[in-house]
Amino acid sequence: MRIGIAGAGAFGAALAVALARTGREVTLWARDAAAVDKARESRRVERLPEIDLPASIDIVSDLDALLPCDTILLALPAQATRGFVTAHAEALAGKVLVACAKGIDLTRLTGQTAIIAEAVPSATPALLTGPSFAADIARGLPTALTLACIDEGCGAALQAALSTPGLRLYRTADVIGAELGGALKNVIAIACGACIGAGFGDSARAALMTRGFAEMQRLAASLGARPETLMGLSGFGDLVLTCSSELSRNYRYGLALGRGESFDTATTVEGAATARAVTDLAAARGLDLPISAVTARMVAHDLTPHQALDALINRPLKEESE
Ligand SMILES: NC(=O)C1=CN([C@@H]2O[C@H](COP(=O)(O)OP(=O)(O)OC[C@H]3O[C@@H](n4cnc5c(N)ncnc54)[C@H](O)[C@@H]3O)[C@@H](O)[C@H]2O)C=CC1
Ligand SMILES: O=C(CO)COP(=O)(O)O
Repeated sequence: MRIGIAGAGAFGAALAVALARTGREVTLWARDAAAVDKARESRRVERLPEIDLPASIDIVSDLDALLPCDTILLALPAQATRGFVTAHAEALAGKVLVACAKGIDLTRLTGQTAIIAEAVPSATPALLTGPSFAADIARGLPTALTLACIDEGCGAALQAALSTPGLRLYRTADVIGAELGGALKNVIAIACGACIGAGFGDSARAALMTRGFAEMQRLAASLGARPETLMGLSGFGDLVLTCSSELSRNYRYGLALGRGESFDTATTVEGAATARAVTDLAAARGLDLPISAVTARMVAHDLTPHQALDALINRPLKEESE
């Protein structure tokens, strides 16, 4: 089975490397023909600069070259997925489309698999998520991720097709829970970065991670996720990684906010748009998600980190379980 990957950024390239190294046939598609020519020659991509791409990876810019693959991983930024699957809906009909992005679509306020299902109803949507930095996967460091698919037979086939000796995939049918964990942890990671950047300390970060996790659980439960999914790799696991490592772009963006520094706008920071989406979802569902709310306002430069802290710490006292 040849595996297609749409998006030759850090994650798409890293997955291509991991799969190709274990003998899988891989086609890696990117939209920019000049960048593809360069990558074919140098066997490197800009977003994963220190990793050599095995010669067996077919790097292409023509979408037709991706279409012989029945399974295509979508490794695009979350807000780009809808445009991509809508523009290519006919070509993608009947495929297994594995979303790899971690974000809530701002226009639809849904996760990636709902976006796929709406645009390409005949496709089988699935999701690959969990704690992993692209560079770790590309280097073959041990990683455990979640493969989510409502169709359990297809989920099991994908789990086998995408696992490697270094990349261990666990399976779930709770797609909603898995995608919310991956999307919402990015919002909390921005908050944690801002906390450390502003000098509020590690104790405050631990409080933000814990209360932020409570917000993730609250929103996920209201959208029909299973509680245990949030406790797994895609939720708690990825929250821990992203809120504690400077390898995370969401965390580094938060650090910059906390320090009052600028941040490269070309960097993919999924939590920024997702913070807005979470605020809209919370308003629509009458949910109180204060950390996500102040994070959205910090991202919009509507609150400073000190104002955000004041807003959080001066809330009325309450039971921890509420
Ligand atoms: N980098 C990482 O460590 C991990 C990333 N992810 C997720 O994977 C997704 C992609 O992230 P990265 O690859 O890291 O981002 P990236 O910024 O490295 O790469 C994104 C790629 O998508 C391309 N792109 C953007 N808009 C496009 C469009 N409309 N059509 C076609 N191509 C488009 C860009 O040119 C770029 O090559 C994100 O949702 C991220 O959360 C998940 C796990 C790990
Ligand atoms: O999702 C990731 C780790 O699991 C990557 O995090 P960033 O997008 O914050 O770099």
